[in-house]
Amino acid sequence: MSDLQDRMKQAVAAAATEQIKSGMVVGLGSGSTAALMIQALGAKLKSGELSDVVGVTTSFQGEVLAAELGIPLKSLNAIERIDLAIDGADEVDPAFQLIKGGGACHVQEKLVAVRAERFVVVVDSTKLVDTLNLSFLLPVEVLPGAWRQVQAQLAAMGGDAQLRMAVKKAGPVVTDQGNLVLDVKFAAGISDPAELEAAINNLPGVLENGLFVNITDQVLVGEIVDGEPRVRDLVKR
Ligand SMILES: O=C[C@H](O)[C@H](O)[C@H](O)COP(=O)(O)O
Repeated sequence: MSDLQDRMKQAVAAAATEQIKSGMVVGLGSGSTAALMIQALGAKLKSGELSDVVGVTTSFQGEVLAAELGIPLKSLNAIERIDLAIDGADEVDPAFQLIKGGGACHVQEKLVAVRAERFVVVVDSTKLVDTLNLSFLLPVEVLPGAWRQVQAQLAAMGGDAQLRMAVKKAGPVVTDQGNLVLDVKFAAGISDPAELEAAINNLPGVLENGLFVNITDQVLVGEIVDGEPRVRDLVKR
């Protein structure tokens, strides 16, 4: 990550953390931007600026980080509500539709996002796009025994799907749920995210895909203006 991108992420994570109030149940997203938000929350709880906040994590990554910072955690099954969820994204279009799952965490992230009273997305300006999937591949979590079948069915829908391979391990990326990930490219991009989200999730063997449609309430964008980080509250179109 470049220093500039890091500064944009820091700024937007700090701005989102301002929305967390004492007593809230907060969905804690995954990825590098959400991790900065979790760190900022941990610091506020440690200093006493916030109290009685309960976190609901969306990945093994978030669970380990929150535990290290002493943030009290509960599972989805143990809470009555989520007041606010804050998470990063890989692409954001003008209608606030998203691609997520670059870190293979989109299954738990979507569960938490749809449950939250308010879902706030934190991104740096490199994530804003006009059309989804022209530059970032769409992640689809599949049962290990079904990946070739789903790959063929996605091909029939016009998607080029490749099994995501691990970097420091021989073999595929295995998700927190023990499944595999197909990264899919539709040559013309995604023109109807709602239709595609439902069509992919309707394929047997698919657990969830990374399209987040009509879930997002607010997008905070970190950008650099005159050499300084600034946060923009994106206007939905
Ligand atoms: O699976 C990962 C998540 O969807 C992340 O929120 C997403 O990939 C963005 O991550 P980052 O903030 O590191 O770019």
